[in-house]
Amino acid sequence: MDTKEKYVPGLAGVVAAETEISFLDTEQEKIIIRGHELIDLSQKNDYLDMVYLLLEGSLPDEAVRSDLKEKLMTHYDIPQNVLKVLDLLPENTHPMDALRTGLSALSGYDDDLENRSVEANKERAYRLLGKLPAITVNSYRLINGQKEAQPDQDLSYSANFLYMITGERPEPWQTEIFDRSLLLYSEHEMPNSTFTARVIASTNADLYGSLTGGVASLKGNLHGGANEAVMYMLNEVKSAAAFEELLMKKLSQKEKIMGFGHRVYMKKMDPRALVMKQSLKELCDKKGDRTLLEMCEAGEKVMREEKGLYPNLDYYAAPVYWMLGIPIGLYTPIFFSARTAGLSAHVIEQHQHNRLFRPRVNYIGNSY
Ligand SMILES: CC(=O)SCCNC(=O)CCNC(=O)[C@H](O)C(C)(C)COP(=O)(O)OP(=O)(O)OC[C@H]1O[C@@H](n2cnc3c(N)ncnc32)[C@H](O)[C@@H]1OP(=O)(O)O
Ligand SMILES: O=C([O-])CC(=O)C(=O)O
Repeated sequence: MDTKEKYVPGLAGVVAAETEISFLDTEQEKIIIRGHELIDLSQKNDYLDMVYLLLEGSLPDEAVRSDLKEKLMTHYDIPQNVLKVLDLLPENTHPMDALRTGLSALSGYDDDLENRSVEANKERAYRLLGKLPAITVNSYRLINGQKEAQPDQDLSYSANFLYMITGERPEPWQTEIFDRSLLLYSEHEMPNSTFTARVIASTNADLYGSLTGGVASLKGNLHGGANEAVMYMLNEVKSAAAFEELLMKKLSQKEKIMGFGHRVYMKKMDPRALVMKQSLKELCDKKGDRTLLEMCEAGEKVMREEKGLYPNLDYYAAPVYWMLGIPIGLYTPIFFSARTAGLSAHVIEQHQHNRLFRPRVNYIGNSY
């Protein structure tokens, strides 16, 4: 008798949760975040608005936005002992592994760790969002033998983050582009890292553990790790023609091209990538050099013609970060930092309406 249930590899198309947080509406080609369209938000709002929307369910007014900035600022510092832990890591540690370690080490500093109430989880998420720029930047700096970067309280959240990364106070247009990238990265329904965080949270595990699992998931190059992989690939050559040739060679060797394809948007461009492509144009025009844009466009054409595949957000976020002077090793940690807002909202929701994730298998082993 065949007792097997339908097995869906990679759980493609399987509904794993009911959520009020976000939805990829592929019919209307919209990314919905708590009833708002993400692309609209990226034109009218900033990353802190998005943080508030994700955690509180509505957009902040001017006064609330300013309170939020102040609140995050009070949490900018990270414990000296966490810095010591990061300093002990060997220099060949991947920045995502260092970030994972730093994030995980913070749990011991939470006096209210066992409190899973919505309010306690939100406060925890705000504390983490305050600390994320310092953890992200300093985990990278310490493994590279550099001195700890200090925050500048006079700057906006995103300007300070960029300042800590580059060591230079950014121009307003640079902050705007960086902030937009954080907003676009902040939430995206049920990617692997969000699923991971929710699976961990479903055991009643805390926010730190759930997010630490999220970092591990996001590091993989089929997910967030693709952004750094895109930049290494672009840096292999120097012209659009050479990039086309490189991609054709990789395709002939049956390699996957990083930054293309998506489980949900296989047959069209990720709408977030379009916004980042516009930012890349702006950056190239400011510099008076369109080479990187031309290379990316050449890559788009090859992938469309050869594979019918389109860019995802990582494909255009990578060259934007390059043009902003961000070290490649920080691309995926920045993605995680931005996604902490969305992941925290999901962990809070999971704790609120929890049922343990525990699926079954179809056994294909030795007979018994
Ligand atoms: C922000 C983000 O995390 S977005 C995702 C970032 N990841 C990447 O850019 C990595 C490159 N892309 C991929 O590996 C995939 O497109 C994924 C993982 C994103 C989606 O994967 P899935 O939905 O599982 O599709 P899957 O990997 O099965 O691909 C289906 C087919 O398209 C091909 N394909 C998919 N993406 C690519 C790619 N980037 N390059 C070349 N071929 C590809 C596969 O080889 C496969 O072909 P086949 O049917 O002939 O074997
Ligand atoms: O949705 C996904 O599977 C991956 C993705 O684009 C994201 O996490 O932003």
